[in-house]
Amino acid sequence: MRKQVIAGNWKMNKLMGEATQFVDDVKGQVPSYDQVESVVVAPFPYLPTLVQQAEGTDLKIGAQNMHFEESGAFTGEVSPEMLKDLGVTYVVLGHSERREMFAETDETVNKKTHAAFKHNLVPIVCVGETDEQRENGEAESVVETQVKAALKDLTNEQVKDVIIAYEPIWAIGTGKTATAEDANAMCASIRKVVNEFAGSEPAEAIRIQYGGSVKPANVDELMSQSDIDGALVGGASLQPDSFLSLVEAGKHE
Ligand SMILES: O=C(CO)COP(=O)(O)O
Repeated sequence: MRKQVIAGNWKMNKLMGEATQFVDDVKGQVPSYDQVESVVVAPFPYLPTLVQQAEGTDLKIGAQNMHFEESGAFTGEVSPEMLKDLGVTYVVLGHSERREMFAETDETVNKKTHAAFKHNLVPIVCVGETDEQRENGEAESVVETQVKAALKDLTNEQVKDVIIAYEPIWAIGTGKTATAEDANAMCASIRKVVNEFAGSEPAEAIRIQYGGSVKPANVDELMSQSDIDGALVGGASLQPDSFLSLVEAGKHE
């Protein structure tokens, strides 16, 4: 049985005091890590402090992006080694906002996924189609291309440890959630792609999250679907109470 991963992607929100207050409020209350992986994905400047605050608790800390090189002349970038050195556990890669606004490509996402494994970071790789692509009946093929590109040249053992976040772009921050059935169908289709690509063992093991307007009111139904193994949540992860009810829902199977 796959353990669910509930990750709150704060995006570019909160000041330092609000971030530390949040972690203080939730760190003792999240379910045990054996039941569900609870992750706060915070802006870079807060990572060292939040990692220290969460140390020894069931709450893990993730980053929202990184570069694929280890060091060098890449002004403004943060390396995988730096994240690992801070004690960061997860890293979100290829979020649609980075693909749209910051020139992230399938190729850089693949390089970053390899770099994550090299430094023992758990990659959360985001994929998802636009409204227009869905209307044109291209959603599955677009997502298939993104998944195959992201996983290119990974070993089957590594594929098992990837987390894929299926986030239809039209559902992000819009209040429009995919129906639980549609979200599950795409997650099942992603699992099929992984099966063809890497075989049945990795396909059974890989965790596939849904993201896009997940909130306490819809999380139970989404998390009870057979092929959805967690959630990547933006807006509804910003308040402690809401975050805690989301991670509680991850305990369901
Ligand atoms: O992009 C998302 C998480 O990465 C989803 O954001 P919302 O939950 O705010 O729709």
